[in-house]
Amino acid sequence: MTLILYNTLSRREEPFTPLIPGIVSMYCCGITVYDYCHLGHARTCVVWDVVRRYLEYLGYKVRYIQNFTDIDDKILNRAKNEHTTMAAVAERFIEAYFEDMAKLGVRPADAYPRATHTLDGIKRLVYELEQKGYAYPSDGDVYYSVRRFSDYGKLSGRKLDDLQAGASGRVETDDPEAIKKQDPFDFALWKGAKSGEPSWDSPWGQGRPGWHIECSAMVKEQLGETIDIHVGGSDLIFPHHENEIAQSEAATGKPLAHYWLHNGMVKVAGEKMSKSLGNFITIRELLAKYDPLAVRLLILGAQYRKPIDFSDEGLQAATNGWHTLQEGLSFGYKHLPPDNPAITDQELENRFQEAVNHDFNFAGGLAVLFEIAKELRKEGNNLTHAGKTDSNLAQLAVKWHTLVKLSRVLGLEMAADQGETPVSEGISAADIENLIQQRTEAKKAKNYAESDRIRAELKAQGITLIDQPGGVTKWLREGD
Ligand SMILES: Nc1ncnc2c1ncn2[C@@H]1O[C@H](COP(=O)(O)OP(=O)(O)OP(=O)(O)O)[C@@H](O)[C@H]1O
Ligand SMILES: [Zn+2]
Repeated sequence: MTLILYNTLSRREEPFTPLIPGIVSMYCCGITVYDYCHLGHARTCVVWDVVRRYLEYLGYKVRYIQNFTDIDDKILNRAKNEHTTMAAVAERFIEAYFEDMAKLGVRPADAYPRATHTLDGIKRLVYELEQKGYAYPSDGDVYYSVRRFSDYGKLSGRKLDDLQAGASGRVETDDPEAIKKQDPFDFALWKGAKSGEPSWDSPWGQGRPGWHIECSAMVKEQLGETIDIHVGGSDLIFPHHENEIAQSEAATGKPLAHYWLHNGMVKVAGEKMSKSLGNFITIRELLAKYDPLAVRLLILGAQYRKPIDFSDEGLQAATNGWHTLQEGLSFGYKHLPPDNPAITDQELENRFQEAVNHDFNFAGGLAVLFEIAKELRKEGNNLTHAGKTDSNLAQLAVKWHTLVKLSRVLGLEMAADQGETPVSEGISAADIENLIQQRTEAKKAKNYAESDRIRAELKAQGITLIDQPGGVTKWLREGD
């Protein structure tokens, strides 16, 4: 069975072949941290979390990187309004991100690079582009010259000349950057410092990086010049991903990514759910009303490239679906001896794979899970009310193990306490202290990717770290 993916770059379905057999490098454009995450962000994070889990289920070793954009006008504005710093706002919402995603069962990435931790790489890349003639300084800023890159538009299918016609070929006079650009479609790689705003030293003077360049620098630093899969929401195809390609490929002369995959938007009344538009529901608000796994099911029930229209009815239907799965998942905990052998049904797994292998058709995979869950629910009722089942218990045990295994692939694990099995104590205090020690050392070595990863790893296990003055880190276990 071959995994087939729809590649935005080629606009068609292609068999998936990684650069190095058995290994997949994957980069996801993450959150601009100036507010709580909403259901749209949840969709992006859950979809790519499940793609990563599925690739691992197929036997690939996946290195998965997701960034935090922690330098941005929107973060600065919030900091100004709250009389605090950009770093403090970013830190607060990064923390909130980890809390929300842990609740949704999103596994932590292997590293979370941030713009503020990648400045050397960003400056090197801007310098390289300038040396190669793709970038020019202008009054403290540095711009990318899109017309120098002949492949510009290859991802989005937009042609500069059509764009130009759309913009009447005129320079917009209300854009203060416009007069600094040689061409209206050039974009900023580096922006000169404005007074009162955070800035960094550079060959072009004090300033800060533009948005697109950070991802090009992070991909290169974390995964190399060419990666297997670059993902993000479809709203990023143009200009963000188009610009990433222009920057990276002009610098290296190599393809940035072989497969470009994009998830559809969560919409509200036909419009993108968006922080900027204010039409959003935060993950926190949602989880006050709905089970996190119902939210996951809502997301996985739709083809990942299609839009989802947000509605309470949709979430209610997903909640009902989750209850059905839950009943199937509880069968083994209620009715099977704890030591029953973990054998799965290859034929059912094959059907699951056949569905999902076609461009991550998770809804098709879920249909197999529901079929098993409904049978187990029926047989559970038979056992409770008549003391016997229609089919033999050993066969049901195999189906149950299959359901548990495939649910895990989709991140739809049921907490053990919902299945009436002993509740696990979780990670030990000694292991937590050990990880805190490793994190302190990583921070000392300025390896922030590693220290963020350890924080996320602990968060996923319900442990919150509290950094105190003097380099002391305390911890709290959820529910204590
Ligand atoms: N409504 C949505 N549906 C699906 N994915 C989304 C949605 N909004 C943002 N994303 C995705 O979430 C990730 C992080 O987005 P980012 O923080 O840049 O949000 P944003 O688009 O700036 O926020 P907003 O538009 O809400 O102000 C990106 O991959 C983006 O494509
Ligand atoms: Zn990006």
